[in-house]
Amino acid sequence: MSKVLVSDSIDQAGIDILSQVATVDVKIGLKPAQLLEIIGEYDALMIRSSTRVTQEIIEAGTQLKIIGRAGVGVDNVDVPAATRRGIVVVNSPEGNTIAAAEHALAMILALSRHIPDANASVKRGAWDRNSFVGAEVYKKTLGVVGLGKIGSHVAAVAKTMGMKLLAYDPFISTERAEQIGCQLVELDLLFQQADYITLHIPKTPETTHLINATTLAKMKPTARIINCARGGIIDEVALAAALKAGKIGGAALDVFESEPLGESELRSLGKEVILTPHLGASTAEAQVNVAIDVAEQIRDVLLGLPARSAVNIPGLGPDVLEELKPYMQLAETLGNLVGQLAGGRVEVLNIRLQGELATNKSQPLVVAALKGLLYQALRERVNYVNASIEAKERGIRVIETRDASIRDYAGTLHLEATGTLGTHSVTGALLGEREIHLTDVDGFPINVPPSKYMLFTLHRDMPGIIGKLGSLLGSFNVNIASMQVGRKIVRGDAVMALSIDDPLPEGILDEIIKVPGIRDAYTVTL
Ligand SMILES: NC(=O)C1=CN([C@@H]2O[C@H](COP(=O)(O)OP(=O)(O)OC[C@H]3O[C@@H](n4cnc5c(N)ncnc54)[C@H](O)[C@@H]3O)[C@@H](O)[C@H]2O)C=CC1
Ligand SMILES: O=C(O)CCC(=O)C(=O)O
Repeated sequence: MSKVLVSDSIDQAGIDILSQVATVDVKIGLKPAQLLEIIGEYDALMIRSSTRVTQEIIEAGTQLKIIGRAGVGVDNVDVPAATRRGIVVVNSPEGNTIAAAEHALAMILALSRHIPDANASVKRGAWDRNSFVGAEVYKKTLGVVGLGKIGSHVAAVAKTMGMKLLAYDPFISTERAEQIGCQLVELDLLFQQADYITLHIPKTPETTHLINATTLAKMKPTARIINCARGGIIDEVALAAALKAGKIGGAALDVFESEPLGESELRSLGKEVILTPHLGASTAEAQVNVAIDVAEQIRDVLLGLPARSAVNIPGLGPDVLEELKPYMQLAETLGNLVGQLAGGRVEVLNIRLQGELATNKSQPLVVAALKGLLYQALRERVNYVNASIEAKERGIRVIETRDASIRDYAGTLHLEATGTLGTHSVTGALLGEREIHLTDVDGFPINVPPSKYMLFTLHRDMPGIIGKLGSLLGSFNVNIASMQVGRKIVRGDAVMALSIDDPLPEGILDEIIKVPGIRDAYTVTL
């Protein structure tokens, strides 16, 4: 019989499901060294947010087939390490949506009416009605940062309380935002106009310290900020300083840069600050939902069935995966690339499957392309199971065409993304059995393997331009690994594709565009 380790507190409903197919050991509060010592015995690990599943734990888990996170965020699991070991990582993308949204709404009202401090004062024996005069949310402006599952529900409820809604989410269509009653705006405008700012975004390199001294300075001195998403999106030192200086009105935080929260200035602040110990998902209902959702997936995987919410590649059936894997990597890379070239919000994705890819079996390639396209928005939370649904929810129209005729390669994939900032296209193929090559960018023929950091330019094909760009990059200490120019006619327009060793330093794109003859430049990280 399989063995499952449950190392965080999980609702009994989940344990009952696991017990149908496995011996279940519940061991809560294990130290990392203790987990490391015993993990080798287990086929599955079920966790919430307290257990950190590091690469070391994954490597010691020689029998592990699946790690189940009873919740949304998988940032406490080293997903790439699990993927490399072929371990499925599953989560419960929707089980605690309502709980987290309601916690954010409770924070908005509690902050406005000083509920925690007023309650504490009555319990101390006082009857002080003057210190706790609050503010109404009716007709106030709520700025929702991240209009996904939780953000949308917060917005919908806030609407019914008579709040005016602004939202910032670069990956959501205007139509989708309007359906929820939100006006999509740029982040700066949201910061300037909102009375309440609520964060519902993942923590990514782009969102880390999104709220910092500079952005706090843009807010109204009465603005109240709520974070029930992830610690680290707010710079807590800057927030405490802004609150102390009266530069913003208040803050309610459920999540922290380091959990449990240690020494912090935030603890010393008064009724303008509410702190809760990561309780967003802590409702009886959500805990039953996530426990059942994840336990069912662990049960299925232990029985050899696919998981419905796998966040990494082994969630696909092994046969399909083996056959299509190289082409799926091609599709995902092209999706990621065209998404970054298009920038902004993509509204239409045209996918052309050519040659041997033009079969019904290649449907997973469309999903892989969408997964790549949505990676900038959702990071590791977009997977092969949810990519199509996520694209649909973002209002992205997907148009597929299949053309069985064989051109230069046995099979090519062409993606064209049209968004708020224009249209871009990329084509790619496999060289040999698995080497990915870009064969066309924006209609210009090239032949380069993609690399982690790339720079693309659109320029006039004229003498000296390559040298000027090379010198400019050199002056910023950027090392070029390879470079190729694609053109259709001599001295017409051309595209240059450069592989560079490191990310492009900030500000250099503006300099590149100033080089005479260069019309546009794009940097991408794959
Ligand atoms: N406090 C708690 O106990 C809980 C916290 N969470 C956290 O709440 C957050 C939101 O979760 P969901 O709504 O389920 O996720 P979701 O994936 O449905 O929505 C996230 C939204 O953020 C948007 N986004 C991504 N990058 C962005 C950026 N740079 N700027 C603006 N928008 C951006 C995406 O387009 C997406 O619409 C996650 O961080 C999750 O881990 C979730 C459940 C419980
Ligand atoms: O398990 C918990 O209580 C944390 C929930 C959470 O943060 C999530 O699901 O992302």
